[in-house]
Amino acid sequence: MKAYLDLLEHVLKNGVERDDRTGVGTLSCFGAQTRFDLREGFPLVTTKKLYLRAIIHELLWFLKGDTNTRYLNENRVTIWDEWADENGDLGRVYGAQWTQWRKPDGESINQIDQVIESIRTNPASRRHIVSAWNPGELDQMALPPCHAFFQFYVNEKEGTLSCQLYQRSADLFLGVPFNIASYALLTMMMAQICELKPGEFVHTFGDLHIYKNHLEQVKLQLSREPRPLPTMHLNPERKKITDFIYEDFELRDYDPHPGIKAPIAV
Ligand SMILES: Nc1nc(=O)c2c([nH]1)NC[C@@H]1CN(c3ccc(C(=O)N[C@@H](CCC(=O)O)C(=O)O)cc3)CN21
Ligand SMILES: O=c1ccn([C@H]2C[C@H](O)[C@@H](COP(=O)(O)O)O2)c(=O)[nH]1
Repeated sequence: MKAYLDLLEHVLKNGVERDDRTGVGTLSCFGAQTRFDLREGFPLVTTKKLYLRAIIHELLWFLKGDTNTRYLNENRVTIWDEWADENGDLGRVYGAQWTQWRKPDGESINQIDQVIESIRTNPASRRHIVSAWNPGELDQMALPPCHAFFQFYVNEKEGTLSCQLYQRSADLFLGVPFNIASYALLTMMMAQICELKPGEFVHTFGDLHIYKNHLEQVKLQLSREPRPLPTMHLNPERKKITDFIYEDFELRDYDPHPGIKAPIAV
């Protein structure tokens, strides 16, 4: 995960001080890109301990089209609690846009099913896209999508599936390690469903920032040596994207440095 540490260094060195919506303040850069070759291991940060449990449950929750924190809380995942209303609702966030994008005629589109179909039937297409950024519904979301738009790419010679994400706003210390692992998992799941092998995850950033109250944590993390990447193994029996359950994911050989606590900017 040297690529991740390089991003931290890049923002520390080149970031400009900016006030932001949360009032915390950031060091920020506009525009950056990293690539993770999923054949080289599973891109889970090793210089602090990450809880994959929350990441897996959040991804399954998106794919179910769920936008209420009940499922997450039942599985002891609290990462969305600060943004939910008293009933646990988050409004028309990721799950709603991915699986029930509303059309003017009252019908809705399951973008995930559509993209699986287009990957299978027209692999060379340049339109394998899922967008969570729905300008017509931003005012109904607890938080406008940060990981906003992604595209798949089939390399037919290699038989691989790659994914590129555009993340408009990125909390580099707390959010980004989650986002990398989440999209790496999604790419692996999609590859299995489409009978391809995972290729690369390309992560493109808009406003890439380190919150000012994360600077000590970032320096501690940069003082640590990255360790070999773990590997991820999915239950090969699953043939539909919504069939996956938590127990289908097995992480092997993860040997991280200790966790580093940091406050989340709300
Ligand atoms: N400022 C901010 N950053 C984010 O990354 C973020 C938001 N807001 N709002 C919406 C979601 C919620 N996300 C979150 C929320 C909390 C953690 C967090 O506290 N992570 C801790 C441990 C969490 C746990 O295991 O329960 C960590 O050390 O990674 C991470 C991502 C990502 N998103
Ligand atoms: O998956 C996520 C979700 C959120 N974030 C971060 C990025 C920003 O720090 C905040 C969102 O604030 P905005 O003012 O809406 O940009 O949450 C993330 O990194 N990853």
